[in-house]
Order: sequence, then C-alpha cells, then structure tokens
Amino acid sequence: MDKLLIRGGQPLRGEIAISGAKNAALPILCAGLMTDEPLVLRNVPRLQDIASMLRLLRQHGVKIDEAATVRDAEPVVTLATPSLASDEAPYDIVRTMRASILVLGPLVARFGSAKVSLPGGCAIGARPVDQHIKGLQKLGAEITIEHGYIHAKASRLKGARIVTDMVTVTGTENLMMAAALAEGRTVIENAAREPEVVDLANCLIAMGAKISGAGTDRIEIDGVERLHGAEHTIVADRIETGTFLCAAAATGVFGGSDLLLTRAAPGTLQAVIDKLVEAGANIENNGDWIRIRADRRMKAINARTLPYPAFPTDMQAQFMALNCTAEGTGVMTETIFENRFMHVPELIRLGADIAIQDDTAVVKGVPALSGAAVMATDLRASASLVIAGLVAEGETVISRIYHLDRGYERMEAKLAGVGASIERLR
Ligand SMILES: CC(=O)N[C@H]1[C@@H](OP(=O)(O)OP(=O)(O)OC[C@H]2O[C@@H](n3ccc(=O)[nH]c3=O)[C@H](O)[C@@H]2O)O[C@H](CO)[C@@H](O)[C@@H]1O
Ligand SMILES: C=C(OP(=O)(O)O)C(=O)O
Repeated sequence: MDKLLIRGGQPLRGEIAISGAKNAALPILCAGLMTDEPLVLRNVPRLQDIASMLRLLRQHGVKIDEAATVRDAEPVVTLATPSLASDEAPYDIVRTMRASILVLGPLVARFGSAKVSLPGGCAIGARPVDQHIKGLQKLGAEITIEHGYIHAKASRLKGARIVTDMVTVTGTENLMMAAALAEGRTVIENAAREPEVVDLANCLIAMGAKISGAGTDRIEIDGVERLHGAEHTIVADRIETGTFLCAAAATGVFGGSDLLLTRAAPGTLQAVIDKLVEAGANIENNGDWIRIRADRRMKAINARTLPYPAFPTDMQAQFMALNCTAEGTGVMTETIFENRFMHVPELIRLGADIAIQDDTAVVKGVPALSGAAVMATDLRASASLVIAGLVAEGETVISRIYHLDRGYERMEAKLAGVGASIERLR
C-alpha cells in the first residue's frame, strides 16, 4: 500500500492548477444515465472515486469514452446510455464509494426500476439515506428494503412538494435528477445550496431539464419527457483549493509562502477565505484565480461546520491542522458528521495539543510539530495530515493514503511542484 513521505519545513511558492470538483463530477456523471445522446464532460478530475463511478456506470450500460483522459490532455469523459444493461448497483462497488447512491434517482426516473445497495456508514459517521428514499416515495416510487438493497419501482414519477428534514447535498442532487424526468412540477424545500448542486443543475439544464432556484433553498423542477446530450465543464474543486490555501498558510512561517491557484472558483470559497484572512493570510482573487501570501505564524481561528455558504465540514480537518501550530487557541465544532475528528489522535502523534469534548475540539497552538508515522482514516483527515507533515520538523510518513487518492488528483506532484519535499513510497 502506498505511503507519503514528507520532510517538513519548506514554504510553498509557485502555481498550482486546480482540478474539477470530485463532488460535482460524481453526480454529473450519473446524469449520463439520463440520456441516450452523448453527454460530454470536461474538467473531470482523475481520481479513484471517478474510476469507481465509471465502473459502476459501465455495468449499468453507460457507454463511456475516456480516450481523452490520458495524462496531461484535457480530461474529457463522454457518456451515453442507449439502454439499460442492469438496474443493480452492487454492494461491491457501493461500499467503496458512497456517492454510488446517486444512480438511484436517475435509474428509477428513466428506466422505472433500481436496485441499489445501501451504502452503510463510513469512518466519519452513520450517513443514512432516508431523505433520498422518502423524497423518491413522495415522487411516487414504490420502495422496499431487502437484503441490504433499496428496491425502487415507478412507471413514471410524479412531481411533488418535498421538504427535507435536514440539508442534504446528495439527497438534493438525487431528487433533482429524479424530478427532472418526472411528470409535472416538483418543489424541493430546504434544498442544499452547495456549488456542486448548482453545477449539476446547470448540466441538467443544458440537457434540457427545466430547473430554477438551484443555489437557493427552494428548487423548482418542471419534469420533461426526455433529456438530450450536452457539453458541460465541471466546476473547480473548492475543497482542493481550500486545502492548498491552508497548506500555504501553515508553511508561511518558513520564510514566506506565495501560492497562486489557477482554474479555481474563488466565488465558492468565501467562508474559507474569510477564515484565512482572520488567521493573518493575505488573499487576493479575481475571476478564476486566487493568490495567498503568508509570511508569519498564523493566529488560531474558531470554526463551526454548517451547510453552504457557511464553513464546510470538508475543510474542518485542514483548518484543524493549521490551528495546530497557530498562535492562541482555536475552537472547532463539527455539526454535520458525528465522528469527524478521526485525524485528532494522529495530529496529537505529531505533537499537537487538542482536546475533544463531544462535537467540539479545542486546539491550543504549539510552536512546532515533530514528524512521525501516522495513519490516514478518511479523505479530509488524510489532507490534514499532509498539511501537518509539511509543517512538522523531520520526516512524516502517512500510510493508508488510498483515502487521499479518492479525492485529490496527484496531490504530492502538485505540492512538490511548489517546493514541498513530498514523495510517494510504493
Ligand atoms: C459526494 C458528496 O457530495 N459528498 C459530500 C456530501 O455528502 P452527503 O451528501 O452524503 O452528505 P449530506 O449533505 O447528505 O449529509 C448532511 C447531514 O445529513 C444527514 N443525512 C443525510 C441524508 C439523509 O438521507 N439523512 C440524513 O440524516 C447526514 O447524516 C449528515 O449529518 O455533503 C457532505 C456535507 O457537506 C460533504 O461532507 C461530502 O463531501
Ligand atoms: C466526505 C467526503 O466525500 P464522500 O461523501 O464521498 O464520503 C468528502 O469529499 O470529504
């Protein structure tokens, strides 16, 4: 199993091109199930989760051309689904990637049946999908759960008013896709406002869907009989962007970091930018780039994770790493997932001073961390260990980085390109 070897103590200087967003690309690939015409997707990130999704879609019968995804060419994936090969999303694939649940809405809406393995929990929490199921039932799907599978059937879904119990990102996406092919009008209230929901809506609209209100908490969808092919460019990954921003801020103390992130979407990152400015970083942005300069020890920040546009849970671990060597004490509260502090014991192994009380972690900044062997437990926990390793004195070896490969494209190459001492051990 691959590991990362990091020698800490280098500032980050130079330019990194941001990849397309994993969490936008995954639902948008599923929209490929909804048309028999080519859906051409640009800026699809090269990630393990994308490979898993393509494997899942292929076995459903999606014709996929990824000829242009060769290294360094623009990553383009073309999908078309002339007919269904199988309505089953098997446990084998679903257990490796929770976003597999996103085939449920498209399958039942277009083909009238779906058999999708329940994803089950993961390291960060129980992660139920009851809102996906209840929403589809409201749209008229008949749903039973048997032998670990969701069985959904409907001759044609019918529009309805759906109010979700909590803000759910993939829940909103699943229901929006299902409603796009339902008969009549659907209104989703308490909808997720994440940029990835907006990106999916834009792609569906390009395919002929009638959707308004994406990006607000009330999305209206007038169902159409069929969707057609389209071209769409996946929005930049705001979490990859935020991760590199935190890495630059944390390493500024080693003589000054100056990092330019291109192909980014700064407009999706306001809460993250605000926290970095509060910590003492200098940030400029315009259009599709964002530049961070940091030349001193940062100040600890407090953060509370909430749905977009507030501070994202997917950035909590990376800011925790930044707080570890900041001046003062940062209080971080995780309100979205019940077990998303798995990085804390590993950060403590690197010398951090962190105390957890229920959903809150109190991080007292220490002057320095010291390198050690640590273990990644989930995707963003892995990213926080990379940031901590870049700051720690001496060598840090991170194992189980298959978690990192799920969601970051060539992270070690991108960081090495801006001066980090980081290599993959195979
Ligand atoms: C592929 C993808 O886009 N993943 C993102 C998505 O995950 P995902 O869409 O799985 O997360 P949700 O937004 O659904 O979860 C939000 C909260 O709602 C709860 N809930 C959700 C659905 C449901 O049916 N019942 C229920 O109780 C969850 O347990 C959690 O407490 O949004 C999360 C929250 O921003 C991010 O951390 C993930 O990176
Ligand atoms: C939690 C994440 O992803 P997933 O929902 O796929 O587990 C993430 O991207 O941080």
